[in-house]
Amino acid sequence: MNALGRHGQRSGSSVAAAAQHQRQYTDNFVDVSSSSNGQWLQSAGLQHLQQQSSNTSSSMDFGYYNGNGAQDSRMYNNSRNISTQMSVTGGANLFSEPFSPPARHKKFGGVGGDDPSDFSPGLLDLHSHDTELISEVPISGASLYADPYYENSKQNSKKDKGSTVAKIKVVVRKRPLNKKELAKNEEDIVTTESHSNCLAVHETKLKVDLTEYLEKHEFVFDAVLNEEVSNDEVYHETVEPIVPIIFQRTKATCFAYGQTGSGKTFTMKPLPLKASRDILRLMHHTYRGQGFQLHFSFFEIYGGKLFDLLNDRKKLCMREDGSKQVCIVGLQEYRVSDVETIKELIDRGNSTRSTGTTGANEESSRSHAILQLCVKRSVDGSELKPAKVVGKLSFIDLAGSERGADTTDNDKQTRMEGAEINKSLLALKECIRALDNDQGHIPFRGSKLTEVLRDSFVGNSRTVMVSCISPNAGSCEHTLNTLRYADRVKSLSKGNKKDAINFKESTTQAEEDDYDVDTTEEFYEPKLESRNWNPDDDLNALLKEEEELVDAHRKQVEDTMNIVRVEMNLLVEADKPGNQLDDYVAKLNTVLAQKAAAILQLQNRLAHFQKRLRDHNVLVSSSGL
Ligand SMILES: Nc1ncnc2c1ncn2[C@@H]1O[C@H](COP(=O)(O)OP(=O)(O)OP(=O)(O)O)[C@@H](O)[C@H]1O
Repeated sequence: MNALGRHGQRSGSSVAAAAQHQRQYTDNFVDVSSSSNGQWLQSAGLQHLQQQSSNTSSSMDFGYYNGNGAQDSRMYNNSRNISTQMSVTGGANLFSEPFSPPARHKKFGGVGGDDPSDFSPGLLDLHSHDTELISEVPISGASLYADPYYENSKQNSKKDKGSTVAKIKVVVRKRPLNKKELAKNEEDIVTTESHSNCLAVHETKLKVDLTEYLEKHEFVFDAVLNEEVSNDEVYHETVEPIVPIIFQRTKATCFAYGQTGSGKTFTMKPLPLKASRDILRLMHHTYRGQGFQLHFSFFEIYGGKLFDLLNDRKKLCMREDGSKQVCIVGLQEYRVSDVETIKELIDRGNSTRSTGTTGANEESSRSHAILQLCVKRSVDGSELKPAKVVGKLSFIDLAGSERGADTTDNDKQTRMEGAEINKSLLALKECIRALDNDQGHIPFRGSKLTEVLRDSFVGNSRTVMVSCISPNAGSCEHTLNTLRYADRVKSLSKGNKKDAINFKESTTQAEEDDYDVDTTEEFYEPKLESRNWNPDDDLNALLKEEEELVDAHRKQVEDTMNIVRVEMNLLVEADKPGNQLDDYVAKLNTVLAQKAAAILQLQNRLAHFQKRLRDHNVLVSSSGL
């Protein structure tokens, strides 16, 4: 299972409570009080819900917040019946999960002040207009950093930090060696220099004479977090700086990328809660009484289809409205006002995610899960008009990056899943690169994942990618793959615009629908130069390459056999009194070792080639070509 997943299993009672709550919320909390929602319900033949909802008391809000500032510590209880939660509690600091940074957090213990009745029921995000960002609405309280938390924050000490938050930030996190790796005496092959954001992977390679040597691969990223860095520091480095600008009409995306077991779950899981806490803090302090609302949704993309993780895996549809805004029809969105409720929603969503077994992982996430925290605001700062989106923070829990490659023992379905995952990882990377170059065209149609995230890619957006890596020698290849992916995402930020220019030249608005991906290459680079990608062309190139490799292999084997034949005769000659037999044997050993190494290298290349061929076949079958 992936980020946000494995650790969030619910107890039976809490599942029941959640289910009960969900039902109640679905039945009662659909916000149809607004005229526009009412219109939609009428057009959908659901006018009865309008009446039902208008009878709903706002005190039955999904979330709640302490009105008097008193903090009810440790109220969270798995068996709590949420449907009866009409009482109010302090919404913060209720989990065993340590919040970051605890010292600063204390300052705001028991904050509140907003009357619970400020929060009316949640709503279904069914409106295309709902996905549009609110137009500029003056925010009283002036500076986002008027909140002492942000004033004191190391990350946000500068004025108007929003403009200084990088558009794309690539962070690498290395996990420590685990027990299994330590028991096997595996070496830690990754060295880090956090102060200079440098990282090196020391790969063991074989020379032709079979002696080992180390190849050093060096990388520089926006931040390098070593095995000693805590989750609090990860949050501090990644999402925390983005939170304030969500209130400034910004959409941001944070995702972790890496092989199975590299620490994606460990890294991602705490982030939404920490971000929620900070968003709520801003809402209840800096922007108190200004009509801001926080909305929560959680869905997954599996096999190119969308499922609501908070509504019995209901299949969802994605639509575009006239102004090209993405709208996920039927996605249940919950209005929340405390982190405790958000935690319960996360747990509930995680318990419904798709997992399965692959060659790489017994309990593997086969889907991308998308958790969204959406800040909305009524245009006039009141509850009278429907709220519009101010900003959005999306956390994406990507399926492991190796799923597509480790397909050897997998069935057709798993291989198709792998192809879909690779396609979306490539498309995600291309969108991020295009974004970073302010390209007019963002290739969001490359996959369902990027289509869904389209509105997070346009306009004022921020992206944080956390590349998770394992330090052990056995993971070297995957670690290098992850770092190269991260490097490709970041490369254009360092001024290397060449690829982007080529890409722009090859793709025009009219070509949007022709965006092709070629997942046959190791890092699944797109075939940018060829609009009319033909799988047969690639197959022919691959087959030619295979033929050359097989020929080279055959030649090496024949050469070796000849040498052995000749040397055997010499040996027979040498094996006579007075001759230097040892010299002959040593010479022969050297020659044979060289030949063996050459054959080994060819075999490795053949194996690698076969992997590419498999990926190609999977891609072709999944693309229906
Ligand atoms: N930085 C870290 N410090 C300590 N332990 C870690 C760290 N990162 C990961 N771990 C541990 O390593 C194990 C694997 O991590 P995790 O489950 O997060 O990997 P993953 O990348 O999400 O894997 P999958 O894709 O299979 O879900 C877990 O037991 C986790 O607690």
